[in-house]
Amino acid sequence: MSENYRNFKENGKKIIAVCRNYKGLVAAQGIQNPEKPILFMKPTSAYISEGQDIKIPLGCKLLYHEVELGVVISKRCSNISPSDASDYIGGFLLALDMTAKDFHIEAKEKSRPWFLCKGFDTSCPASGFIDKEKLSNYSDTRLWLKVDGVTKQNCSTSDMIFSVPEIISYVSKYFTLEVGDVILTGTPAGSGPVHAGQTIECGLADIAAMKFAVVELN
Ligand SMILES: O=C([O-])CC(=O)C(=O)O
Ligand SMILES: [Mg+2]
Repeated sequence: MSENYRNFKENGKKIIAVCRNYKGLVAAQGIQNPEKPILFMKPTSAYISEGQDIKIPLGCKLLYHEVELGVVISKRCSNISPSDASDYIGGFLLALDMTAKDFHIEAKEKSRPWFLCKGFDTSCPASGFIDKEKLSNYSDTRLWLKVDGVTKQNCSTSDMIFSVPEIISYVSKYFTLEVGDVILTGTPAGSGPVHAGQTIECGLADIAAMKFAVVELN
């Protein structure tokens, strides 16, 4: 009962994601570091687990992979300080923030919300729960991703602009965080296209790894 957060895919109410949170990514795009975390949300219906496929959403012609470290919230909280944030971390997960890039580009050009391009069914492939004791060095751990065996993303979480405690604190000033909620901490450089028939494999140091096939909708 008290450890409901371990089953975050069933019990969590929201997935809050940070974007442009890696120095290398921001530099590669020639843009300034954001002065505060940039947030968006994915519905929990976006979760899939290993064994399920990533389905290209209706009408999408350009699907992008983004490997990310996720944080699972263990206790309801709001307005907490960065120094208290670790008390509310239940554990971690490895996740993909799948993005319909063509929809994303259009949304940005037309100043429209990101809900569709980031929140469609299967847009959040996620590992199982990772105990926080297993990932005590979460602020300097390797995140990697391969498409059909070719490395596309490979970076340390030490390259984050806003740290995990800073992100939790910032988010909690605007949203009450609940048991099992997940915060995705942004993707490092190297996000790129994937096509139907390809396989995405990703991992978090030697602690977690997962594999997903990309398929057409039907
Ligand atoms: O897709 C994007 O442009 C932003 C994003 O989610 C990230 O940086 O993780
Ligand atoms: Mg992302």
